[in-house]
Amino acid sequence: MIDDCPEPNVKIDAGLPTVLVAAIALIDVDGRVLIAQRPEGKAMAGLWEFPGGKVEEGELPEAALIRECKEELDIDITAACLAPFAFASHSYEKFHLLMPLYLCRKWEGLVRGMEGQAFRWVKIRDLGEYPMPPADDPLVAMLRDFL
Ligand SMILES: Nc1nc2c([nH]c(=O)n2[C@H]2C[C@H](O)[C@@H](COP(=O)(O)OP(=O)(O)OP(=O)(O)O)O2)c(=O)[nH]1
Ligand SMILES: [Mg+2]
Repeated sequence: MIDDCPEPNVKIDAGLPTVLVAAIALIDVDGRVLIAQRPEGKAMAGLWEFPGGKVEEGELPEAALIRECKEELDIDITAACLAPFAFASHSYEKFHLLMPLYLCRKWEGLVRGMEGQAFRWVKIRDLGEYPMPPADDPLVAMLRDFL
């Protein structure tokens, strides 16, 4: 019943620009997920996030993640190892975030915080101890159900 649906977080046609951000949940052999802390000087600094970033004009989300994983974490991934999992659709004050989240269990290299950001490998049940942007709440819930 539509009456049972919670209020949407967005007024339809709110006039906000939609920003496409690709995010990745890297999962290690122990089933832990990588999260990184947003560095000082960026919006939502200090919050923990799935690595990733804005998809550039003319870029595919998968290509954006390959690029961001190299830039932010110094690891190599391939599009073949990216499994589409879920997406976030969330209105912030200044833009609407559309953020596909991909799962990836295979990469080359050792994760390093290339922008000086902290990162952690976290058991999914412990993710709640790390404050994340509000857009991520449904994604964390879905990961918890899935992993
Ligand atoms: N990467 C990532 N971004 C998220 C998550 N949740 C969430 O609301 N965001 C928002 C925060 C930012 O407004 C936007 C991502 O932008 P960003 O600043 O990381 O973009 P970027 O890596 O391309 O960095 P920049 O070059 O623009 O500085 O998406 C998340 O889990 N991961
Ligand atoms: Mg980023």
